[in-house]
Amino acid sequence: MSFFKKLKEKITGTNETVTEKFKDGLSKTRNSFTSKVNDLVARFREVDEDFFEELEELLLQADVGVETVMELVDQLRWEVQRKNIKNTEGIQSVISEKLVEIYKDGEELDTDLNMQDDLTVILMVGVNGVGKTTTIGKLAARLKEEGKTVMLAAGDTFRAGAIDQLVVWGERVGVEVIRQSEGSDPAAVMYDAIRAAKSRKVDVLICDTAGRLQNKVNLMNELEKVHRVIGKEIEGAPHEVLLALDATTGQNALIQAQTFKEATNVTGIVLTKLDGTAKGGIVLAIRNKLNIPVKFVGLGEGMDDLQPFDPEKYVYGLFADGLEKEAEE
Ligand SMILES: Nc1nc2c(ncn2[C@@H]2O[C@H](COP(=O)(O)OP(=O)(O)OP(=O)(O)O)[C@@H](O)[C@H]2O)c(=O)[nH]1
Repeated sequence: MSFFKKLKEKITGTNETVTEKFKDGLSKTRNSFTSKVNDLVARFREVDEDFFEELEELLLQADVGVETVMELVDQLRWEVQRKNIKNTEGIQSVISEKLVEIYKDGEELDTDLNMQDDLTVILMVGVNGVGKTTTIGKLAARLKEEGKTVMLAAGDTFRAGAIDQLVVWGERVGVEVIRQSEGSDPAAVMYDAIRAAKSRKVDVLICDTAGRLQNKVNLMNELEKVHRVIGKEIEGAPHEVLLALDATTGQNALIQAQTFKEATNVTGIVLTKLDGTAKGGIVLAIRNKLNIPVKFVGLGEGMDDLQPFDPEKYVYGLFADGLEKEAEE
């Protein structure tokens, strides 16, 4: 059975709304990358070295990243040889299988949030404008919907308007926001917030942080201080440090990730605005280069457009048209 058929079977019966969100959210990448792959397949007919070279180029354009592309195409070469595949018909299914495999390859990455029995503290980090505040709002809404009580800490006391923006989200979602005035010490906000979260017995506290990245030493010092204050109040906290990255910034997102990884113990990535890019291959580059799980992806601006990352639904989103066609046959 082809991988397309297996994937279709696997996805059928899971939450259809979520599957559709991946499909819609990845339409830009699908229309660009996948349609070019289809053209390539139509043009070549035979799988040969020129075909692989052009495929490599397309994967690079989709921001999959050089090393990942090399690995992927090598595996494809091997698979084509092993299965004695001569013509390009059906090759999309093999490509999609390798994409899932390459994501899942190596150390298994836990995409679930590290939830505690009592208070779970999530620290949200990332540079300005990547969609950090929006992500906090969406995540709060999601957790609340799961029946958890949530509180937010307005730890970005540096950027004008950041506190108000978080307060607006708090009102929209219906969760309390702990804040101090602009310019106050973020560590003091965290201290207050933890005290409040403990006394109100909330399940999850999500802490915003400043997103300035003017130099690594400052960033490191600030995050270290916030970390220390939180850890002193609750052993083992923060339980998650989620880094928000903007998918539309491509390879630049990888550079940001590297800097944050050196500054703090990032436990997961939230890749925002995946719907806004034709280069959705960045997910694979992140996986391979950083070895940090992509825990959530932003697939639109709506409250319910933040979804846990699922490699199978992602690949379905990339190849939906061809896959549906094959599944019908
Ligand atoms: N299409 C789309 N837009 C998004 C997504 N996530 C965030 N945005 C938009 O990106 C813009 C910036 O988001 P903000 O949350 O304000 O950015 P920010 O990172 O909080 O900025 P700072 O508070 O300075 O860190 C907003 O217009 C959001 O609606 C997404 O997944 N898809």
